[in-house]
Formats: sequence, C-alpha cells, structure tokens
Amino acid sequence: MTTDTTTFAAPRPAAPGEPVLEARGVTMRFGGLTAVRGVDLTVHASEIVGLIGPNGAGKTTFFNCLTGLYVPTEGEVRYKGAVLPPKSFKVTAAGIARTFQNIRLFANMTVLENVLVGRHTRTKEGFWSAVLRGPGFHRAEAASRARAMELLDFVGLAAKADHLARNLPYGEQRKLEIARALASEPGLLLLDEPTAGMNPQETRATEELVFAIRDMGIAVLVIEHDMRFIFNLCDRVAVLVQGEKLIEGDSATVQGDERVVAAYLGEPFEGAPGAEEAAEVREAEAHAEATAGQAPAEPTRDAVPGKETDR
Ligand SMILES: Nc1ncnc2c1ncn2[C@@H]1O[C@H](COP(=O)(O)OP(=O)(O)OP(=O)(O)O)[C@@H](O)[C@H]1O
Repeated sequence: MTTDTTTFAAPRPAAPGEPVLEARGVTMRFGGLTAVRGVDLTVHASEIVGLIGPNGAGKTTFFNCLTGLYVPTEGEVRYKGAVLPPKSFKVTAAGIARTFQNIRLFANMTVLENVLVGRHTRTKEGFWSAVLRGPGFHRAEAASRARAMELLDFVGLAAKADHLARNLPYGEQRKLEIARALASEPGLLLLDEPTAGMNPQETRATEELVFAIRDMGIAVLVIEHDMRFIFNLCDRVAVLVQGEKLIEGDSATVQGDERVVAAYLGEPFEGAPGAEEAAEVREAEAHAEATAGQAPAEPTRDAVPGKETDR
C-alpha cells in the first residue's frame, strides 16, 4: 500500500552526440517471412533520423521491435546503453515514446484527458492515494494537468483542451497523438507516418513541430512516405528494402543513390537485398518454361492422392 504521489524522474537528458538508440542486427520473422533482416541503426541525441522504404519494406515492424511490441527474433536494441525491456509500457518508462500509423486516441475522452493518459508512466499515484484523494494526490494531479496544458499549447491545441478527441479534424488528431507521446517525457520520439492524410500546410506545420521537438533535446526517428518532408527534415536517412537496410546517409547522399530510386520503382538492381532469391526464382521459371509440354513427372513415393502439398 502506498500513498506516495511523487513523480517518476524523466530519463536523464543525453549529451549532444551521445547515442540514444542503438539497434544491432535486428531481425524479425513471422513464420517463414523475414520482415526485418539484420538491421543496424543508431540515433544520436538531438538528431532527426528518417526511415524510408517502399510499402511492405519492414519499417513499422522495425518500429515495433524498438518499442517492445515485438521481441526481435534476433538482435538487440539499447536505449542510452541499456538493453530495452520486452514490454511496451516499460520501453515508454525507459524514455521511448511513439505515435502510430493508424491514430490510436481515446475518441470519447477529451483532448486534455488523452494527454493526461500519456503521463501515467511519470506518476505513481498509489491505489489508496487515488481513493483517498489526499493533498499529495491533488498536488500531483495539478502538476500533471499543468504539464499537459503546456504540451497542448506547444502543439497548438490548448484552446481545444475540453473538446472530445473524436471531434478534432484529422490533422489535429495527429498533433494530439504527438502531445500524448511527449507527455511521457521521452528522450526519443518515434513517429510513424506523422503527415499521412495531411494537406501541404499541415505537413509544413508538422515539419516545424518536429524541429521544435528536436530543439527541446528529444531525438526523433520518423517513418514517412512524403519524401520532401523527409529530405527537408532529417539529418540522416536510412532506407529499408525487403527488410534490409539498403543505404544510410544524409539527404543528398540518399537522394543521389540510384538504387533508392530503383527500389521505389520496383526495378531490380545489382546487389539489392533479395537479388539472390530473385535469381533463383528466374532460374526456376526458366527451367519450368524449358520443360513445359513434356510429360508430367511421375508422382513421388511420398505423394498422397487428394492431399494438398505445401506451397
Ligand atoms: N504481425 C505480422 N504477421 C505477419 N506478417 C507481418 C506482420 N506484420 C507485418 N508483416 C509483414 O511484414 C512485412 C513488412 O511489413 P511492414 O508493415 O513492417 O512494412 P512497412 O515498410 O511498414 O510498410 P508500409 O509502408 O506499407 O506501412 C510485410 O510483408 C507484412 O505483410
């Protein structure tokens, strides 16, 4: 039993240039499908890093490995030097916050309440404290509300604190998700397609917002399909293709790499991840073509009539 209402300390700020996130050899398999294969990625303090790649490249799966939603099949993720716990609420408490590709707000709660929910990892109001509602509880609650209002002001939603989240326009719901993520006082913020569904003005405003978050000392890792947004914003960009990291560098380097263009156009290119597998498929197809029209092979000893073979 506790009536302690003190606030958990936010993670210590990282020194400039210090690595905050270190992912090493992260692999995630779903049955026979390898969605992410041996990915290394480092994000330093005060850096904005972009993660791009064609649809299905493994970006969200990689994010899920960084935030404890998935436990990687292989590899290791460290935050400020410590291996991350395999539970998403513990990862948030450690200092990594995220937003989702599909907005996940509490639709029937107010804007302010949504941000207060985001603060729960930084407060430890015990059961009896909440029931008895003593002075400590009220102090902690007031501090949480004040911080939540500051964050709403920061993202431009203070005037809508009492609105229901479901009544916000789409672009503002995305901003609210960011405010809620910031409420856990993270050292690293992961944004999964923060401008999806936004008009150009909203996208521009989101860019400014991400710069302001970085200026608060929070490192940012962002997945986005809007290339202009990514190349304007990011200090470094990593490209995932078929689950593997194809290249990583500054915007100019990545933009100038013909393999990146080819990957987006779906064209094969020398040394592309999966090229070996593609060559095997071509060989098998050529073989099938060459033997087409010949008598079908005798069934093997193991074949059972009427039983489907594994595909
Ligand atoms: N839980 C899962 N179970 C099985 N397969 C999955 C699962 N999650 C993702 N995948 C598969 O892993 C691959 C990578 O998917 P992922 O969503 O990570 O890609 P993405 O780069 O984020 O794509 P997009 O840009 O379209 O969001 C896809 O082939 C997808 O179908």
